Amino acid sequence: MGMTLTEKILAEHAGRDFVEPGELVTVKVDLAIANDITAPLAIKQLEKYGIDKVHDPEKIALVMDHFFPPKDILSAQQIKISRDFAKKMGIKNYFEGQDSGVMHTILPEKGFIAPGDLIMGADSHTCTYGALGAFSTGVGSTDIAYIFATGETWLKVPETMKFTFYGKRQKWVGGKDFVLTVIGEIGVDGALYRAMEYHGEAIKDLPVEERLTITNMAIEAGGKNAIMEADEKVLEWLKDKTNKPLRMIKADKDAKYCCEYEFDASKIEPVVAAPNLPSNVKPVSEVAGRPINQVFIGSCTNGRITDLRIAAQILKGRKVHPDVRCIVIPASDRTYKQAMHEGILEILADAGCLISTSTCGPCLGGHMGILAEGEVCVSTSNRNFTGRMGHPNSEVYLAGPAVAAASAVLGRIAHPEEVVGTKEEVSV
Ligand SMILES: CC(C)[C@H](C(=O)O)[C@@H](O)C(=O)O
Ligand code: SF4
Repeated sequence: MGMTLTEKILAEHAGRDFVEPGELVTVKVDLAIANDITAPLAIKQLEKYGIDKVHDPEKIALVMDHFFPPKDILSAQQIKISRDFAKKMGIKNYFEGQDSGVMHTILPEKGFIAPGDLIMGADSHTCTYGALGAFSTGVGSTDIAYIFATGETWLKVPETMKFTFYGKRQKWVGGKDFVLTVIGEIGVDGALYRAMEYHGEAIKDLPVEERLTITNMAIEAGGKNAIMEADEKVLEWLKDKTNKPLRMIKADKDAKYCCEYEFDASKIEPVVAAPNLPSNVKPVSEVAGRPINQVFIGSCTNGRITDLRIAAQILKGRKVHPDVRCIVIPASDRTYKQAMHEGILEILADAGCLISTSTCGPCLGGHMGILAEGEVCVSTSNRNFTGRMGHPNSEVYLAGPAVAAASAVLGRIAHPEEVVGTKEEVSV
Protein backbone atom coordinates (compact mmCIF):
# COMPACT_ATOMS: atom_id res chain seq x y z
CA MET A 1 0.00 0.00 0.00
CA GLY A 2 1.21 3.50 -0.79
CA MET A 3 2.04 6.26 1.66
CA THR A 4 1.06 9.90 1.95
CA LEU A 5 3.73 12.59 2.09
CA THR A 6 3.59 12.73 5.88
CA GLU A 7 3.81 8.95 6.23
CA LYS A 8 6.83 8.84 3.91
CA ILE A 9 8.76 11.42 5.90
CA LEU A 10 7.89 9.83 9.24
CA ALA A 11 8.88 6.36 7.94
CA GLU A 12 12.21 7.69 6.71
CA HIS A 13 12.97 9.38 10.04
CA ALA A 14 11.93 6.29 11.98
CA GLY A 15 14.29 4.13 9.90
CA ARG A 16 11.33 2.15 8.56
CA ASP A 17 10.10 1.22 5.07
CA PHE A 18 6.49 1.73 5.93
CA VAL A 19 4.32 3.31 8.60
CA GLU A 20 0.56 3.62 8.93
CA PRO A 21 -1.79 5.91 10.83
CA GLY A 22 -2.09 5.19 14.53
CA GLU A 23 1.38 3.69 14.95
CA LEU A 24 3.74 5.21 17.50
CA VAL A 25 7.17 5.86 16.07
CA THR A 26 10.42 7.26 17.41
CA VAL A 27 11.89 9.67 14.90
CA LYS A 28 15.15 11.53 14.42
CA VAL A 29 14.63 15.29 14.34
CA ASP A 30 16.47 17.43 11.77
CA LEU A 31 15.81 20.74 13.52
CA ALA A 32 14.32 21.70 16.89
CA ILE A 33 13.31 25.32 17.41
CA ALA A 34 12.09 27.56 20.20
CA ASN A 35 11.50 31.27 20.80
CA ASP A 36 11.80 33.84 23.58
CA ILE A 37 8.63 32.55 25.28
CA THR A 38 9.21 28.81 24.98
CA ALA A 39 13.02 28.45 25.08
CA PRO A 40 13.38 29.62 28.71
CA LEU A 41 10.82 27.00 29.81
CA ALA A 42 12.73 24.27 27.97
CA ILE A 43 16.00 25.47 29.49
CA LYS A 44 14.44 25.22 32.96
CA GLN A 45 13.46 21.61 32.26
CA LEU A 46 16.98 20.73 31.17
CA GLU A 47 18.37 22.34 34.32
CA LYS A 48 15.86 20.46 36.47
CA TYR A 49 17.22 17.15 35.17
CA GLY A 50 20.85 18.28 35.33
CA ILE A 51 21.34 18.06 31.56
CA ASP A 52 24.21 20.36 30.69
CA LYS A 53 24.76 19.37 27.08
CA VAL A 54 22.55 19.30 24.01
CA HIS A 55 22.55 16.43 21.53
CA ASP A 56 23.65 18.49 18.52
CA PRO A 57 23.86 22.30 18.66
CA GLU A 58 23.71 22.48 14.84
CA LYS A 59 20.22 21.00 14.94
CA ILE A 60 18.79 23.66 17.22
CA ALA A 61 17.66 27.17 16.35
CA LEU A 62 16.50 29.79 18.84
CA VAL A 63 14.73 32.90 17.59
CA MET A 64 13.84 35.90 19.74
CA ASP A 65 10.70 37.24 18.12
CA HIS A 66 7.59 37.46 20.28
CA PHE A 67 8.50 40.30 22.61
CA PHE A 68 11.43 41.54 20.61
CA PRO A 69 12.90 44.14 20.95
CA PRO A 70 12.25 43.42 24.64
CA LYS A 71 9.17 45.39 25.63
CA ASP A 72 9.68 45.17 29.39
CA ILE A 73 12.04 43.78 32.02
CA LEU A 74 10.49 40.32 31.99
CA SER A 75 10.87 39.91 28.24
CA ALA A 76 14.45 41.21 28.44
CA GLN A 77 15.16 38.53 31.08
CA GLN A 78 13.65 35.80 28.87
CA ILE A 79 15.88 36.82 26.01
CA LYS A 80 18.94 36.95 28.25
CA ILE A 81 18.25 33.40 29.51
CA SER A 82 17.98 32.16 25.93
CA ARG A 83 21.11 34.00 24.79
CA ASP A 84 23.20 32.71 27.72
CA PHE A 85 21.98 29.16 27.05
CA ALA A 86 22.89 29.40 23.35
CA LYS A 87 26.40 30.59 24.27
CA LYS A 88 26.87 27.88 26.88
CA MET A 89 25.66 25.08 24.58
CA GLY A 90 27.47 26.30 21.48
CA ILE A 91 24.21 26.93 19.61
CA LYS A 92 25.25 29.15 16.72
CA ASN A 93 21.77 29.39 15.27
CA TYR A 94 20.65 31.97 17.80
CA PHE A 95 18.85 34.92 16.23
CA GLU A 96 18.24 38.22 17.87
CA GLY A 97 18.23 41.67 16.40
CA GLN A 98 20.27 41.34 13.21
CA ASP A 99 19.13 39.48 10.12
CA SER A 100 16.40 38.04 12.30
CA GLY A 101 12.61 38.34 12.57
CA VAL A 102 9.66 36.05 13.20
CA MET A 103 10.92 32.47 13.46
CA HIS A 104 8.66 30.91 10.84
CA THR A 105 9.62 33.55 8.32
CA ILE A 106 13.38 33.66 8.87
CA LEU A 107 14.09 29.93 9.11
CA PRO A 108 12.85 29.14 5.58
CA GLU A 109 14.58 32.30 4.28
CA LYS A 110 17.86 31.24 5.82
CA GLY A 111 17.70 27.77 4.31
CA PHE A 112 17.07 25.79 7.50
CA ILE A 113 14.26 23.81 5.88
CA ALA A 114 14.46 21.39 2.97
CA PRO A 115 11.91 19.00 1.46
CA GLY A 116 11.75 15.75 3.43
CA ASP A 117 13.00 17.30 6.68
CA LEU A 118 11.39 16.64 10.05
CA ILE A 119 11.16 19.80 12.14
CA MET A 120 9.79 20.09 15.67
CA GLY A 121 9.15 23.46 17.27
CA ALA A 122 8.03 24.83 20.58
CA ASP A 123 5.53 27.01 18.77
CA SER A 124 2.23 25.93 17.30
CA HIS A 125 2.87 27.54 13.91
CA THR A 126 5.88 25.32 13.27
CA CYS A 127 3.47 23.65 10.82
CA THR A 128 4.35 26.49 8.39
CA TYR A 129 7.28 24.58 6.85
CA GLY A 130 5.02 21.97 5.24
CA ALA A 131 4.74 24.19 2.16
CA LEU A 132 8.38 23.33 1.47
CA GLY A 133 7.65 19.59 1.56
CA ALA A 134 8.81 19.08 5.16
CA PHE A 135 7.01 17.44 8.09
CA SER A 136 6.82 20.04 10.83
CA THR A 137 4.71 20.41 13.93
CA GLY A 138 4.47 22.26 17.21
CA VAL A 139 5.08 20.78 20.66
CA GLY A 140 5.38 22.09 24.21
CA SER A 141 8.56 23.25 25.90
CA THR A 142 9.08 19.97 27.80
CA ASP A 143 8.97 18.00 24.55
CA ILE A 144 11.38 20.37 22.90
CA ALA A 145 13.74 20.09 25.89
CA TYR A 146 13.76 16.31 25.38
CA ILE A 147 14.58 16.80 21.69
CA PHE A 148 17.34 19.28 22.52
CA ALA A 149 18.86 16.61 24.77
CA THR A 150 18.38 13.52 22.60
CA GLY A 151 17.77 14.59 18.97
CA GLU A 152 14.70 12.35 18.93
CA THR A 153 11.01 12.37 19.73
CA TRP A 154 8.01 10.09 19.43
CA LEU A 155 4.94 10.72 17.33
CA LYS A 156 1.71 8.97 16.53
CA VAL A 157 1.44 8.71 12.75
CA PRO A 158 -1.53 10.91 11.83
CA GLU A 159 -4.21 10.06 9.30
CA THR A 160 -3.99 12.28 6.23
CA MET A 161 -6.75 14.47 4.80
CA LYS A 162 -6.44 15.47 1.14
CA PHE A 163 -7.41 18.96 -0.04
CA THR A 164 -7.42 19.71 -3.76
CA PHE A 165 -7.81 23.19 -5.21
CA TYR A 166 -8.52 23.22 -8.94
CA GLY A 167 -9.33 26.06 -11.35
CA LYS A 168 -7.99 29.59 -11.53
CA ARG A 169 -8.28 31.91 -8.61
CA GLN A 170 -9.89 35.32 -8.92
CA LYS A 171 -8.05 38.61 -8.70
CA TRP A 172 -7.28 39.58 -5.08
CA VAL A 173 -7.68 36.01 -3.86
CA GLY A 174 -4.59 34.43 -2.32
CA GLY A 175 -3.35 31.72 0.02
CA LYS A 176 -5.09 33.29 3.02
CA ASP A 177 -8.48 33.08 1.30
CA PHE A 178 -7.82 29.43 0.43
CA VAL A 179 -6.89 28.40 3.96
CA LEU A 180 -9.69 30.38 5.59
CA THR A 181 -12.11 28.70 3.18
CA VAL A 182 -10.82 25.30 4.32
CA ILE A 183 -11.09 26.18 8.02
CA GLY A 184 -14.55 27.67 7.44
CA GLU A 185 -15.59 24.37 5.91
CA ILE A 186 -14.08 21.89 8.37
CA GLY A 187 -14.04 23.96 11.59
CA VAL A 188 -11.36 24.65 14.20
CA ASP A 189 -11.21 20.96 15.13
CA GLY A 190 -11.87 19.60 11.65
CA ALA A 191 -8.32 18.29 11.23
CA LEU A 192 -7.65 17.25 14.82
CA TYR A 193 -4.38 15.28 14.96
CA ARG A 194 -4.45 14.83 11.21
CA ALA A 195 -2.08 15.73 8.40
CA MET A 196 -3.51 18.18 5.86
CA GLU A 197 -2.06 17.41 2.43
CA TYR A 198 -2.68 20.01 -0.30
CA HIS A 199 -2.85 19.36 -4.02
CA GLY A 200 -4.12 20.87 -7.25
CA GLU A 201 -3.29 23.36 -9.98
CA ALA A 202 -4.50 26.34 -7.95
CA ILE A 203 -2.00 25.49 -5.20
CA LYS A 204 0.81 25.09 -7.74
CA ASP A 205 -0.13 28.46 -9.20
CA LEU A 206 0.48 30.19 -5.84
CA PRO A 207 3.86 31.74 -5.06
CA VAL A 208 5.77 29.80 -2.41
CA GLU A 209 5.15 32.59 0.11
CA GLU A 210 1.38 32.19 -0.21
CA ARG A 211 1.65 28.44 0.14
CA LEU A 212 3.44 29.07 3.45
CA THR A 213 0.38 31.07 4.52
CA ILE A 214 -1.77 27.99 3.95
CA THR A 215 0.40 25.53 5.86
CA ASN A 216 0.90 28.12 8.64
CA MET A 217 -2.76 27.85 9.58
CA ALA A 218 -3.03 24.05 9.87
CA ILE A 219 -3.14 24.36 13.64
CA GLU A 220 -6.17 26.65 13.36
CA ALA A 221 -8.06 23.56 12.17
CA GLY A 222 -6.42 21.42 14.86
CA GLY A 223 -4.11 19.79 12.31
CA LYS A 224 -0.94 17.98 13.34
CA ASN A 225 0.77 19.31 10.23
CA ALA A 226 0.07 20.56 6.73
CA ILE A 227 2.13 19.53 3.75
CA MET A 228 2.54 20.08 0.03
CA GLU A 229 4.74 18.43 -2.58
CA ALA A 230 7.89 20.42 -3.19
CA ASP A 231 7.60 21.23 -6.89
CA GLU A 232 10.00 23.13 -9.22
CA LYS A 233 8.81 26.44 -7.76
CA VAL A 234 9.80 25.37 -4.25
CA LEU A 235 13.17 24.00 -5.37
CA GLU A 236 13.84 27.22 -7.28
CA TRP A 237 12.84 29.28 -4.21
CA LEU A 238 15.14 27.24 -1.98
CA LYS A 239 18.06 26.99 -4.39
CA ASP A 240 19.82 30.22 -3.37
CA LYS A 241 18.85 29.89 0.28
CA THR A 242 20.05 26.48 1.39
CA ASN A 243 22.99 24.14 1.05
CA LYS A 244 20.83 21.17 2.00
CA PRO A 245 20.14 18.58 -0.70
CA LEU A 246 16.92 19.38 -2.55
CA ARG A 247 14.66 16.54 -3.57
CA MET A 248 11.12 16.10 -4.78
CA ILE A 249 9.08 13.82 -2.55
CA LYS A 250 5.68 12.88 -3.83
CA ALA A 251 2.79 11.09 -2.20
CA ASP A 252 2.25 7.61 -3.66
CA LYS A 253 -0.57 7.31 -6.20
CA ASP A 254 -2.24 4.66 -4.04
CA ALA A 255 -1.74 6.54 -0.76
CA LYS A 256 -4.68 6.22 1.62
CA TYR A 257 -6.49 9.36 2.78
CA CYS A 258 -9.06 9.44 5.55
CA CYS A 259 -11.10 12.00 3.62
CA GLU A 260 -10.88 14.20 0.57
CA TYR A 261 -12.10 17.75 -0.09
CA GLU A 262 -12.19 19.61 -3.38
CA PHE A 263 -12.44 23.34 -3.92
CA ASP A 264 -12.99 25.28 -7.14
CA ALA A 265 -10.58 28.21 -6.76
CA SER A 266 -12.51 30.27 -9.30
CA LYS A 267 -15.51 30.33 -6.95
CA ILE A 268 -13.58 31.61 -3.95
CA GLU A 269 -13.98 35.32 -3.15
CA PRO A 270 -11.78 37.28 -0.78
CA VAL A 271 -12.94 36.20 2.69
CA VAL A 272 -12.51 37.18 6.32
CA ALA A 273 -12.73 35.18 9.54
CA ALA A 274 -15.06 37.21 11.75
CA PRO A 275 -14.66 37.27 15.56
CA ASN A 276 -13.90 35.12 17.50
CA LEU A 277 -12.83 32.02 15.63
CA PRO A 278 -10.73 31.43 12.52
CA SER A 279 -13.59 29.19 11.30
CA ASN A 280 -16.15 32.02 11.33
CA VAL A 281 -15.45 32.64 7.67
CA LYS A 282 -17.56 34.92 5.47
CA PRO A 283 -17.14 36.48 2.04
CA VAL A 284 -15.83 40.00 2.58
CA SER A 285 -18.95 41.38 0.85
CA GLU A 286 -21.04 40.10 3.77
CA VAL A 287 -19.20 42.16 6.40
CA ALA A 288 -18.08 45.09 4.22
CA GLY A 289 -18.89 48.41 5.83
CA ARG A 290 -18.06 47.50 9.43
CA PRO A 291 -16.02 50.47 10.79
CA ILE A 292 -12.53 49.61 12.01
CA ASN A 293 -9.87 51.18 14.24
CA GLN A 294 -6.74 49.22 13.38
CA VAL A 295 -5.19 47.24 10.57
CA PHE A 296 -2.24 44.94 11.15
CA ILE A 297 -0.27 43.69 8.16
CA GLY A 298 2.41 41.27 9.35
CA SER A 299 2.99 38.03 11.31
CA CYS A 300 4.26 34.60 10.27
CA THR A 301 1.06 34.18 8.25
CA ASN A 302 1.20 37.22 5.97
CA GLY A 303 4.26 39.33 6.72
CA ARG A 304 6.33 38.27 3.72
CA ILE A 305 7.43 40.36 0.74
CA THR A 306 4.57 39.18 -1.49
CA ASP A 307 2.10 40.42 1.15
CA LEU A 308 3.76 43.81 1.37
CA ARG A 309 3.72 44.11 -2.41
CA ILE A 310 -0.03 43.53 -2.48
CA ALA A 311 -0.57 46.07 0.32
CA ALA A 312 1.57 48.60 -1.56
CA GLN A 313 -0.40 48.07 -4.78
CA ILE A 314 -3.52 49.12 -2.97
CA LEU A 315 -2.07 51.86 -0.78
CA LYS A 316 0.08 53.51 -3.48
CA GLY A 317 -0.96 57.15 -3.89
CA ARG A 318 -3.72 56.70 -1.30
CA LYS A 319 -4.04 57.51 2.39
CA VAL A 320 -4.88 55.38 5.39
CA HIS A 321 -8.26 56.53 6.74
CA PRO A 322 -7.79 59.07 9.56
CA ASP A 323 -9.70 56.88 12.05
CA VAL A 324 -7.37 53.91 11.50
CA ARG A 325 -3.88 53.08 12.71
CA CYS A 326 -2.37 50.84 10.07
CA ILE A 327 0.58 48.92 11.47
CA VAL A 328 2.87 47.18 9.00
CA ILE A 329 5.51 44.82 10.34
CA PRO A 330 7.68 42.97 7.83
CA ALA A 331 8.13 39.52 9.34
CA SER A 332 11.87 39.45 8.81
CA ASP A 333 14.73 41.90 8.54
CA ARG A 334 15.37 40.59 5.02
CA THR A 335 11.77 41.32 4.07
CA TYR A 336 12.15 44.80 5.55
CA LYS A 337 15.27 45.45 3.45
CA GLN A 338 13.73 43.97 0.32
CA ALA A 339 10.67 46.19 0.80
CA MET A 340 12.98 49.15 1.24
CA HIS A 341 14.85 48.37 -2.01
CA GLU A 342 11.59 47.95 -3.90
CA GLY A 343 10.27 51.31 -2.67
CA ILE A 344 7.43 49.59 -0.80
CA LEU A 345 8.27 51.10 2.57
CA GLU A 346 8.14 54.59 1.09
CA ILE A 347 4.76 53.91 -0.51
CA LEU A 348 3.40 52.58 2.77
CA ALA A 349 4.91 55.39 4.87
CA ASP A 350 3.53 58.01 2.47
CA ALA A 351 0.12 56.41 2.85
CA GLY A 352 0.39 56.90 6.62
CA CYS A 353 1.26 53.34 7.69
CA LEU A 354 3.25 52.84 10.88
CA ILE A 355 6.16 50.59 9.97
CA SER A 356 8.02 48.68 12.63
CA THR A 357 11.05 46.50 12.97
CA SER A 358 10.29 42.79 12.76
CA THR A 359 8.44 41.22 15.70
CA CYS A 360 5.36 39.11 16.47
CA GLY A 361 4.13 42.19 18.35
CA PRO A 362 0.41 42.81 17.90
CA CYS A 363 -0.31 39.33 16.50
CA LEU A 364 -0.59 37.88 20.00
CA GLY A 365 -1.54 41.12 21.74
CA GLY A 366 2.05 41.41 22.94
CA HIS A 367 3.00 44.97 22.08
CA MET A 368 3.04 47.48 19.20
CA GLY A 369 -0.71 47.75 18.65
CA ILE A 370 -2.96 46.54 21.45
CA LEU A 371 -6.73 46.98 21.03
CA ALA A 372 -8.89 48.92 23.49
CA GLU A 373 -12.38 47.86 24.55
CA GLY A 374 -14.73 47.86 21.59
CA GLU A 375 -11.99 48.43 19.01
CA VAL A 376 -12.09 46.51 15.75
CA CYS A 377 -9.04 45.32 13.84
CA VAL A 378 -8.49 43.72 10.46
CA SER A 379 -5.41 41.56 10.82
CA THR A 380 -3.41 39.42 8.40
CA SER A 381 -2.40 37.12 11.27
CA ASN A 382 -3.86 33.71 12.08
CA ARG A 383 -5.88 33.93 15.30
CA ASN A 384 -8.87 36.04 16.29
CA PHE A 385 -9.78 34.43 19.64
CA THR A 386 -11.38 36.55 22.35
CA GLY A 387 -8.80 39.03 23.62
CA ARG A 388 -6.07 37.77 21.27
CA MET A 389 -4.97 41.28 20.30
CA GLY A 390 -6.02 43.19 23.39
CA HIS A 391 -9.20 43.87 25.38
CA PRO A 392 -11.59 40.90 25.67
CA ASN A 393 -14.25 43.07 24.09
CA SER A 394 -12.18 43.99 21.07
CA GLU A 395 -12.74 42.30 17.72
CA VAL A 396 -10.35 40.84 15.17
CA TYR A 397 -11.24 40.03 11.58
CA LEU A 398 -8.62 37.84 9.90
CA ALA A 399 -7.97 38.60 6.24
CA GLY A 400 -5.36 38.55 3.51
CA PRO A 401 -3.21 41.61 2.75
CA ALA A 402 -5.47 42.90 -0.04
CA VAL A 403 -8.57 43.13 2.15
CA ALA A 404 -6.49 44.52 5.02
CA ALA A 405 -5.01 47.31 2.89
CA ALA A 406 -8.34 48.19 1.28
CA SER A 407 -9.98 48.33 4.71
CA ALA A 408 -7.20 50.63 5.95
CA VAL A 409 -7.97 53.09 3.15
CA LEU A 410 -11.73 53.14 3.63
CA GLY A 411 -11.78 52.90 7.45
CA ARG A 412 -14.18 49.99 7.23
CA ILE A 413 -14.00 46.40 6.11
CA ALA A 414 -13.75 46.54 2.35
CA HIS A 415 -13.30 44.44 -0.77
CA PRO A 416 -10.13 45.54 -2.63
CA GLU A 417 -12.23 46.38 -5.67
CA GLU A 418 -13.97 49.12 -3.69
CA VAL A 419 -10.62 50.87 -3.61
CA VAL A 420 -8.93 50.03 -6.88
CA GLY A 421 -11.98 49.39 -9.06
CA THR A 422 -12.36 46.29 -11.18
CA LYS A 423 -10.29 47.42 -14.14
CA GLU A 424 -6.93 48.23 -12.59
CA GLU A 425 -4.36 45.72 -13.82
CA VAL A 426 -2.90 43.75 -10.95
CA SER A 427 -0.60 40.82 -10.55
CA VAL A 428 -0.90 39.26 -7.15
C1 LIG B 1 4.19 31.86 22.14
C2 LIG B 1 3.80 30.62 21.43
C3 LIG B 1 3.82 29.50 22.41
C4 LIG B 1 2.47 30.75 20.68
C5 LIG B 1 2.21 29.51 19.84
O1 LIG B 1 2.66 28.42 20.12
O2 LIG B 1 1.53 29.60 18.87
C6 LIG B 1 2.41 31.98 19.79
O3 LIG B 1 3.36 31.98 18.79
C7 LIG B 1 1.04 32.19 19.23
O4 LIG B 1 0.92 32.39 18.02
O5 LIG B 1 0.07 32.15 19.98
S1 SF4 C 1 3.65 35.96 14.41
FE1 SF4 C 1 1.92 35.45 15.72
S2 SF4 C 1 1.32 33.39 15.18
FE2 SF4 C 1 3.37 33.73 14.35
S3 SF4 C 1 4.74 32.91 15.91
FE3 SF4 C 1 4.47 35.10 16.31
S4 SF4 C 1 2.77 35.22 17.78
FE4 SF4 C 1 2.73 33.17 16.90
